[in-house]
Amino acid sequence: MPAQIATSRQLLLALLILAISLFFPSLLSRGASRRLTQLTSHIFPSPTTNRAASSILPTNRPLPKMGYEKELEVALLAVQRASILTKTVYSSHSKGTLSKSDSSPVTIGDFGAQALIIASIKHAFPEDDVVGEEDADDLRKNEQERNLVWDLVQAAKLDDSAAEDKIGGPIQSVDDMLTALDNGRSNGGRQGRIWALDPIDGTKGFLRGGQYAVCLALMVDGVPTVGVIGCPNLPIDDKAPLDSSIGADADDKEGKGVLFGAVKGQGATSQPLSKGALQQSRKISMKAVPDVSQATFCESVEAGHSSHGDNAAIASKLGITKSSVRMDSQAKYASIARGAGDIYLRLPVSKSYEEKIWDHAAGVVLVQEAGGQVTDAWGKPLDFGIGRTLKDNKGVVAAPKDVFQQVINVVKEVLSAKE
Ligand SMILES: Nc1ncnc2c1ncn2[C@@H]1O[C@H](COP(=O)(O)O)[C@@H](O)[C@H]1OP(=O)(O)O
Ligand SMILES: [Mg+2]
Repeated sequence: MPAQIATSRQLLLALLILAISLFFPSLLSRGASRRLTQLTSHIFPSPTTNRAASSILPTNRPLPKMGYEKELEVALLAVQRASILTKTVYSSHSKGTLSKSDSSPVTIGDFGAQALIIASIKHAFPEDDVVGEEDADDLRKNEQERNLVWDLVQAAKLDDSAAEDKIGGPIQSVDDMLTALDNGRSNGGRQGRIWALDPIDGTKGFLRGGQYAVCLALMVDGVPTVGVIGCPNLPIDDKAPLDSSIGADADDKEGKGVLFGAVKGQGATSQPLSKGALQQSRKISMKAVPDVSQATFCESVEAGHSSHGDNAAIASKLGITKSSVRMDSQAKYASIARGAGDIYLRLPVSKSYEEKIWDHAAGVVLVQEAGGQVTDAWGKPLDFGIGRTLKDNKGVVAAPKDVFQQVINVVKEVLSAKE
């Protein structure tokens, strides 16, 4: 009761000061103005204020519902269904490898997963655009490949029929499959709702038998807002230790397969990536890092994607003696978001390479919502609103907020020494 009286007094006082600030702004001292902000944020707490406080400390309270529920559910189900398809290809001997015009690897799994996910998005949100990594050009030319992908697409189903319905059920024809694939040709941009999709991120890891991820993010006016990542080869246990075997022993399927989700302002979660209905998700958060020298840092397996030498120099300047954990794909973002690792370093190798938005958008939401910060290697915010690539950025650094500045200072030192 006394608390209620105090709150109504505070409310009256806030309204009074608000009225003075509107009609006689010059009468309001800076102190009173600060008090007004404190009072209004206490009485009408903003989602961001709540998140900042809760993201570092895990809580068992359910996440508040504040919009994008349908987007998150559709994205989780779409990624879950596409992951069933990628697992089929992963288990096959040849893994259905094809070669793309830029000589990067692609598999029938990439095409099938993209078609399934875009069909799901277009069923639920027909007006939305999609920036997808693949298109249907190769499949239109090659009947044999097209048939292989079609067989995969028809076979990938969720066990839960209500869930299947939410994402539009099976794709009806080969033509619909090709149309879905081609619906990923959006050029991106600063306005509206645009999904960024990497059907198999870390294709090299996928082919090597390591980590890979099915990644989907919704960007709203250029801001990554919903992020979902399926990691079929990560341990379900969020607390499983992260060591160098993580990128190598993925053939052992016991206890593996995680589905991560996050919505801006609402936190991040994980749950098992099984075929059935979505399960009760667990809230995830980054680990506190009281001493950065004890941090675990992750980097690409491929030396061509991220400079192992620069990453090692940064780790050494931070006093980190543990060797890096190398793994492919956005499984790195997911792993630090759940506190299995701490820092993700992606120092550019080539000056000309432009990072693709589908390689980062989902991971960025996950890390931010788990209490972390992500920028490029110079500390610049990643700009997802200028097209299919992050052309105004170089490299990526992700770390818990508390140590972020310390890390980025050292990254800049190492980069500046090379200039
Ligand atoms: N030179 C490069 N620098 C950074 N990333 C690259 C480079 N070449 C390819 N990639 C992308 O890195 C991603 C995988 O990253 P990781 O090393 O973290 O697993 C892939 O999506 C791949 O894109 P692509 O699929 O076009 O080959
Ligand atoms: Mg990729």
